[in-house]
Amino acid sequence: MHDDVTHQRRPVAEHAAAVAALVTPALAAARDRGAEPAEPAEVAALLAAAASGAGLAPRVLARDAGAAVALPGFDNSQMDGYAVRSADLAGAAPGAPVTLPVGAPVPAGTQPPPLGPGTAAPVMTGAPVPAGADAVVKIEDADPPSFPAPGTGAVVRFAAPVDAGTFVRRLGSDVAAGALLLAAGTPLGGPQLGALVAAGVVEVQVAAPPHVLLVSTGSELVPAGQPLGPAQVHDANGAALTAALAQAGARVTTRVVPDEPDALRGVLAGMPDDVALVVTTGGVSAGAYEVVRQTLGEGPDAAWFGHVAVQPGGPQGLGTVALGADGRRVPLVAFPGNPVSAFVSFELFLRPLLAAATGAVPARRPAGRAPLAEPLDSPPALHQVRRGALDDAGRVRMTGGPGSHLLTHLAAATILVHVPPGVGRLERGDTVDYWELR
Ligand SMILES: Nc1nc2c(c(=O)[nH]1)N[C@H]1C(S)=C(S)[C@@H](COP(=O)(O)OP(=O)(O)OC[C@H]3O[C@@H](n4cnc5c(N)ncnc54)[C@H](O)[C@@H]3O)O[C@H]1N2
Ligand code: MOO
Repeated sequence: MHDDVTHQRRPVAEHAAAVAALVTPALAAARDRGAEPAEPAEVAALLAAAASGAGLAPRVLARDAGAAVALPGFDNSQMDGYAVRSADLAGAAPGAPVTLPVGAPVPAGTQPPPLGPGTAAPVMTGAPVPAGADAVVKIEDADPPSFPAPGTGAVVRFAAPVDAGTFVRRLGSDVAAGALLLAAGTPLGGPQLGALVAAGVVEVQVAAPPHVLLVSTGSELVPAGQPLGPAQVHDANGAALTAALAQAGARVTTRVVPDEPDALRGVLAGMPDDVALVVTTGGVSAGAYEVVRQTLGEGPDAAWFGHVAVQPGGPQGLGTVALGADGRRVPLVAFPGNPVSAFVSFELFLRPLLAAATGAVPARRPAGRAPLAEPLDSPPALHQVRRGALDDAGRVRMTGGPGSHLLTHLAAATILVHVPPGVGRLERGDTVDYWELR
């Protein structure tokens, strides 16, 4: 067994890099292998699911998407004003305005007739610029500076020349028909879906979400909703990490196994071959019934089990496990069982990698810095992650103590507060770094 529990604790950055080195290529390989195939997604269906309150599923494009139609689809006006031929206004000056008869107005959504020479046609923002016109003078710069009633035979005066192209949004100036609209790898958020709809794209190829096996270990665990016997606890980690993984763009299969190596082996052997990553909670520390460590920390392909210099989340495991009938090896990220430890471990080590692979937003938790509303103590050798919230004055307040069993205090938190190694105590007013959780 590779075991450095009794030796030095691995720095957080070093462990994060080790997890990234294992997990990121495996997620990419799963995609290349076709375990996460490109699958068609209707833009309208993505939007309908989001509108129904289900949220916008994190999806990245698996293939380039081209524009079905040009954007803009026709030359159109950037301003409410007069479409003119710039040549007609060439001699206009403040003391010698050019006077033109007003033609038929062009509302948005109508196709105007060509503009006759020596005419100015009222044109609204977004409406087609008539053929023959090559510029728009905004209404404020015309005399009079408001549109006449249609068909009244009015005239309009211009006291300045206008350059050809002024306030004309050219056909294809955003994207040409058939040109690359969004490149493979682009996460689909609001602006991207807007661009797809605008460019007439009905269906895109997206990467299927990575399939993650989440195993909660512990003979004391009872699945959600079932009655508790003596000394039993509900599987909180299964719930918290299923939600967290799903928000990070993964598809999740959950299992609860007792502290029996054969039970864990049976679950792993029964998995389909599209699983890209195994996450476990519990069974990694120094006790007598550490099923993850005992099962996966032995032999030639043993995973690393040790301590990271972080609290909570100290005991960690990392390696590969054999899955399914063919024994294909996939990354194993083993988190400690305490619910706050498991969640903080996920935030530190896994969420950034998954979000980068799936396009989940935010790719990184937004970070901030604020003064403490209260003093706090921290183990100087460790990076401590406390749970808190900002008060009305923008100061950081803890939502509970440092104990890694305090799940309701985590549930009340809106920020994770970082106290770096080397710091034993911070006073009220000292500033701390935090990550926003929501
Ligand atoms: N002698 C030592 N004991 C412990 C050490 C140590 O270094 N030496 N480390 C402590 C720390 S820190 C942590 S964190 C835990 C990690 O232990 P395990 O990963 O082996 O987790 P378990 O022992 O299986 O469980 C710990 C705790 O969490 C509860 N739990 C586990 N899974 C779930 C779940 N899915 N839902 C809800 N609650 C869960 C479990 O009942 C225990 O209370 O070890 C310390 N001990
Ligand atoms: O590392 Mo444990 O995660 O402190 O409770």
